[in-house]
Amino acid sequence: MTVTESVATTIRSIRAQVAALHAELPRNGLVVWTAGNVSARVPGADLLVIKPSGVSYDEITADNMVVTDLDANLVDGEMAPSSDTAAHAYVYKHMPHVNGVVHTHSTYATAWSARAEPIPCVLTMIADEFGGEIPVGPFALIGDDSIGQGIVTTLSGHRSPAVLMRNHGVFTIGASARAAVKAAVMCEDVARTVHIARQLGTPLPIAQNDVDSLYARYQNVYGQA
Ligand SMILES: O=C(CO)[C@@H](O)[C@H](O)COP(=O)(O)O
Repeated sequence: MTVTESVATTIRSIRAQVAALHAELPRNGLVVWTAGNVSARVPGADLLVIKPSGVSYDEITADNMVVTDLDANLVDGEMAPSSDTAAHAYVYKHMPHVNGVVHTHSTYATAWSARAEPIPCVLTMIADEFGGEIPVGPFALIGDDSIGQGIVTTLSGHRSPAVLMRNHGVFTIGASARAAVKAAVMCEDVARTVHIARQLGTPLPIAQNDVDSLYARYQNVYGQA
């Protein structure tokens, strides 16, 4: 596939961004070994940039990032793309507002996925970032677009940028790859906190109108908006 010089320049920038974001996964305790990946959509092109499969995070560079089309076909790169490329590609193809996808097996959130139990909205931080419970998606084997179908089915029309894929782990989406990484970090944090709360007693739900208020504030006012 030939791309315009403008798209080629964009790809170079996204390669660097996605490579740098992979360092956030071990830094935030979200992965062991190579068990996680980050991708970003290439704006203006039906392409994505994703990590090469099985490469250690300390060996990931902008140059060894892999470019594929939205059918997960290799377009540019010396190495095989992530095992989850088809899932990421399916999300980009069917959710046009999504520009970043992350997958981890972070411990506490993955423990919730093993039980196929949504993380209830019992913390203001869950209301802020997820707008309600963090849902569970269906079990799906790795390698084709089955996981992607499960992500899109579960998250379409849902506030949450995270889904707990049953018996597997976390997938998050975002308006940017950085936003998807943030959702993965916060998903693991709240999964751990609610797990601990459950060990001490019964967590109390937050009223829906308060969830709505918290979500609206955080999404529209928080920080240097
Ligand atoms: O769940 C799996 C494998 O079962 C994958 O998500 C890997 O853990 C990450 O694969 P690569 O991105 O390194 O191919």
